[in-house]
Amino acid sequence: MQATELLQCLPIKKVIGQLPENIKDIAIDSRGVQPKSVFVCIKGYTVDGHDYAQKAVENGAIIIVADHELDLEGDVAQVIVNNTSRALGLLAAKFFDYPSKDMTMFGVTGTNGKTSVTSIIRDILHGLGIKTALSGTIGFNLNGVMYESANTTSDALSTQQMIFRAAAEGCQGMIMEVSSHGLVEGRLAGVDFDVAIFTNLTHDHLDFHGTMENYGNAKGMLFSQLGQDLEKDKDAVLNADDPWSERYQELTPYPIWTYGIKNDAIFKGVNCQYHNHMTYFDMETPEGTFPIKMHLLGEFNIYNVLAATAALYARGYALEDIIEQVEAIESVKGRMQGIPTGDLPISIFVDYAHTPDAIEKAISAAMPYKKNKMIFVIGTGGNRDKSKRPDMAKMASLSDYVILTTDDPRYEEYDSILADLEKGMTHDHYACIGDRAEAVKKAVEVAEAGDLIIFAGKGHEDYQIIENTKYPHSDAEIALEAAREKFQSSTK
Ligand SMILES: CC(=O)N[C@H]1[C@@H](OP(=O)(O)OP(=O)(O)OC[C@H]2O[C@@H](n3ccc(=O)[nH]c3=O)[C@H](O)[C@@H]2O)O[C@H](CO)[C@@H](O)[C@@H]1O[C@H](C)C(=O)N[C@@H](C)C(=O)N[C@H](CCC(=O)O)C(=O)O
Ligand SMILES: Nc1ncnc2c1ncn2[C@@H]1O[C@H](COP(=O)(O)OP(=O)(O)OP(=O)(O)O)[C@@H](O)[C@H]1O
Repeated sequence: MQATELLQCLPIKKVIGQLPENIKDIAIDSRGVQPKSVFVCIKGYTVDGHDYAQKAVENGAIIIVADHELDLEGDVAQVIVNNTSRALGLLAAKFFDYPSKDMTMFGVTGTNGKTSVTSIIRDILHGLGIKTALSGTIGFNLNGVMYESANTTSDALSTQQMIFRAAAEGCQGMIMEVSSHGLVEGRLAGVDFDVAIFTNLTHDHLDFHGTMENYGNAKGMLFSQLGQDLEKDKDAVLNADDPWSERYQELTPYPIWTYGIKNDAIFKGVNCQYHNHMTYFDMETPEGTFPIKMHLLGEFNIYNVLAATAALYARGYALEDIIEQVEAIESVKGRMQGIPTGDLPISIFVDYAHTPDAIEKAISAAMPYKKNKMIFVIGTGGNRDKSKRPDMAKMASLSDYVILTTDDPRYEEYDSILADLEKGMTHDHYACIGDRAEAVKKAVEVAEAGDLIIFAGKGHEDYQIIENTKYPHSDAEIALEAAREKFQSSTK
């Protein structure tokens, strides 16, 4: 691509040196720079991409985009801008020729439920034969092939690359999990969303946002970024039972589709019942009431299904088709997922709850299946939002026996994490075990026939991060092995 054509999209303060005629790639990591690239220097919290500009030049960068003049050796031009993160979004979208504009783009934001709603929408569309890509916490799913991604919402360059690949592989749409970090850091710059969906807003990530007000405003950016061009067919889907929805509806001029269970809503779940490991409810819609029988468990999944249904209905899909696909969905990976236990006398669920609200929802989702004790294993991440820890344990106390542990302790001591959690316990039936594998074994040790164990926090993840190393870890595998040993040897 011609360098001058690419750079037209930027408000440039100064160009130092002679711009090359053509460039072949854009990079933000000096270690992956290809010859003839533009390297954009991004400031992190711990390291600064400006410090790697010289390395990028040595690896082939011919233009450096920076926020101040750098002392560089080699045949390279410098483009000085005010804000390199914003510049990256603009450059990446232009370089890939705005790939989102020809696809139906769904963005899902909220504290809990993003992975679930995106996955439900993808499964419905897949069932209807519509090629759709998905990006989020679990990875980048392109036509059934899962590629790893480091973040819920990837950096602006990877985001545009993914959308470009999805378009190139014939996807008609893409569903993206939109994190508040991603919105604040401009990772979604240049993504032309058609549908913005809000799940809920509860306590999380206050280490990053500081206050709930800032956190809520960050999520609102998804709605304001839908734009103002009313010739475009765009939709906002809001949770009528969450007070933040009133604020978000003021941020967009596009049609608002509401869903909920408690308050008045266009898509409303009523007569909700939970038995035989199935969820039953009636869905009130603009076209009448439909009875639903689905494998997804818990009230929170009724919300997630209502959100997905409202979004797809808004895009013109028939309710009968949507509902047929919803009823066929078995589970969302790692979200209140029942683990087959064969003839073992206990039930095991794996869940991703790591906020107070999600823990409460996970426990209430499992309540109808509790025959005896409910044992809840909950850990929290090290070096992340500490203020939510006591509230997480308080919610976990809704179960009969709690095991407090860690979930990616990173560089933080086990004792510091456990002490914060312990402050919130409201009863004495609990144990503190920092090593997660030992905590899982303890849950099985205290379990008796008829008990139900929920392992929360890890969900789909198959690792535990200690310092900066990922060690293989599976709650389900460890629990099943311990349970076989305990219950099968006792019946021999
Ligand atoms: C651990 C952490 O918080 N890291 C944040 C921090 O990064 P950092 O200081 O480590 O710096 P960096 O981004 O690795 O490096 C800065 C630049 O130097 C470059 N570099 C670096 C080294 C090198 O040798 N060469 C080189 O060029 C890097 O490629 C990058 O362009 O500063 C960056 C801001 O510019 C953040 O984007 C980054 O968030 C990372 C990606 C992260 O994982 N953050 C989490 C908190 C996050 O975003 N989570 C959300 C929410 C998920 C949820 O809802 O639960 C998500 O969307 O995933
Ligand atoms: N609509 C919802 N409301 C409240 N809790 C929910 C909802 N959907 C899922 N949960 C709970 O939150 C957990 C995480 O769900 P999910 O992964 O879908 O959310 P997420 O927003 O993608 O989370 P993260 O940002 O951490 O990746 C689930 O395991 C479940 O316990």
